[in-house]
Amino acid sequence: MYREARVVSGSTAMKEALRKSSSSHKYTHGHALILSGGPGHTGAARLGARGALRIGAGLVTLGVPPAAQQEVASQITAIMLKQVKDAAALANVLQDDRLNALCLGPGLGVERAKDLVPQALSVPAPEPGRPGKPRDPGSGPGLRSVVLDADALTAYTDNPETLFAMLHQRCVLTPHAGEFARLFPDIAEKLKAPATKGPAYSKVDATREAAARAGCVVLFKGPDTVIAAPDGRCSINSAQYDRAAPWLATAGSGDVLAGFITGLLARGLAPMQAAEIAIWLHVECALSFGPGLIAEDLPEELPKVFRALGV
Ligand SMILES: NC(=O)C1=CN([C@@H]2O[C@H](COP(=O)(O)OP(=O)(O)OC[C@H]3O[C@@H](n4cnc5c(N)ncnc54)[C@H](O)[C@@H]3O)[C@@H](O)[C@H]2O)[C@@H](O)CC1
Ligand SMILES: Nc1ncnc2c1ncn2[C@@H]1O[C@H](COP(=O)(O)OP(=O)(O)O)[C@@H](O)[C@H]1O
Repeated sequence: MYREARVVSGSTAMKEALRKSSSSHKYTHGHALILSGGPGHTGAARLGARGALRIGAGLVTLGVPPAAQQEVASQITAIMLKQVKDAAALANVLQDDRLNALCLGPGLGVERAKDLVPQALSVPAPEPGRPGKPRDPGSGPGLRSVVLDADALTAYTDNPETLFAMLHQRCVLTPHAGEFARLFPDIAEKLKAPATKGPAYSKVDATREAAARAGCVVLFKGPDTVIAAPDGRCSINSAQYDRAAPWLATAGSGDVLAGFITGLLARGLAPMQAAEIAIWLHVECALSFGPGLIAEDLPEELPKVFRALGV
């Protein structure tokens, strides 16, 4: 079991993970599918899709219900679009095993989330000789990476165990404090309780316990974001003191973060590394843009942040 929690920081390893080789093509960098909600509720998924594309996924497709197709089509260009009416339609779209990273939750709606999440988490039959091996982008069937955020978490408020039973090693949950308390009410209570004896139960303890219970990476958002894996690995990304980024407290910034993680998963990064790099870049984008930041600005700031990092 790991004991220390690392502090996430920009590093050579991060730069290397983000760099693209000149001999690659778009499918080398994976294909992300971001599921959208219905008409009037497509903004959050579009924010996530823009984040996934800017962070380097080779292709990004929005999966929209037919009624929202026109609304979404009129707002996108490099991002592609596919109709995903319901779980059966999603199963059909997922026949394309090049779609290697999915994002569900931003603006999805709780009822649509209940329908789509089980299908998104269904594990394709393993190739002979490769049982359960996570796939590299474009390298045939394997576990798909799945980011669950917002409504995909809230959908399981009454039965979190049902969700935990479906999660696997390529999943990442990205709750804010409200969503965390819906999925892990007992852990949230412990975190809230005053320390009466000994050291206080911290956000690091809480996130570790949540990741162990969920069986996948949990990224617990806030001014200090904690990322933990089921094996106890844990890191902290601070947006306080010299990295204070209060302008991140703006509608849709979490949706962009979900897209950043999905894009890095599509590129083949491991869930823990994808979550750590995404949250670090998220704060860097906010710091680089400065006051006046809104969610749309975050993906558009990435090229500048990449240049500063030397990617
Ligand atoms: N531009 C867009 O299209 C946006 C769409 N959004 C989507 O709108 C849907 C609903 O979002 P809501 O904001 O209503 O749902 P939330 O679950 O974020 O908020 C519902 C309630 O949860 C609590 N809560 C929220 N954030 C908290 C925090 N950090 N700590 C503690 N408690 C907290 C508050 O009591 C709040 O009233 C989601 O699908 C979301 O993705 C939002 O992300 C905002 C932007
Ligand atoms: N005061 C703050 N300082 C730094 N980061 C913050 C602050 N408040 C929120 N954030 C970050 O902004 C994002 C907000 O996400 P979320 O609560 O899901 O909002 P939304 O659903 O509107 O996208 C998270 O990444 C969180 O870590």
